Amino acid sequence: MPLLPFPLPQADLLFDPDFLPAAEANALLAHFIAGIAWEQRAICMFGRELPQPRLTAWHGDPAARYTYSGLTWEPRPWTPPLLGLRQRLEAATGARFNSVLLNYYRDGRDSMGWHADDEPELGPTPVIASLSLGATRRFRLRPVGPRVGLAPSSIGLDLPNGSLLLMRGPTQQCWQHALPKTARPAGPRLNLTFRWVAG
Ligand SMILES: O=C(O)CCC(=O)C(=O)O
Ligand SMILES: [Fe+2]
Repeated sequence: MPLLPFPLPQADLLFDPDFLPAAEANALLAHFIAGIAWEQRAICMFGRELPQPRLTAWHGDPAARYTYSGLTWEPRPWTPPLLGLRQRLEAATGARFNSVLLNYYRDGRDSMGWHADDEPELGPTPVIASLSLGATRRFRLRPVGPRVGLAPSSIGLDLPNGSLLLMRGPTQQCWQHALPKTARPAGPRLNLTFRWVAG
């Protein structure tokens, strides 16, 4: 399927529920779970150091140093499968990417809290290509700032195996997103966000 617009005001979202065929997505899931040097980083919250509720890894060009939640990341080098995905995402989106953040949600207890990918090194209108592998989890978006009238507090979008969500334009300025925990049984899921980080 092609990337199609996902209607959301003051955002620029494109979605393809099956960017990768299921067999290829499954093979990449197994490859990355076994082959990536996963880390559980600490995050500073309310003045305390807590382990992040997921595993992470950062790969990219040497210049793509990145500060995220107060942590600086030195990229690990590209691997052939990551380079192959980068090339296909660049061809599909017309954007360029010099790095990728990998998140590994081991089960439904792993999660990511509300945030926008608005770090200065991403620039004012970043293009972020978010590829999901493995278990379907619900991604949520909520507007930054006060809620208008009866507008829902957040909207949900299920991200299945092999799906691609492209976030562009004002999305990071006007919306936050999260990957909440779920009480339903959930198998492992990986999310790869390809980004351009200014050196
Ligand atoms: O896991 C996801 O779908 C979202 C990941 C995310 O928001 C991020 O890496 O910044
Ligand atoms: Fe994000």
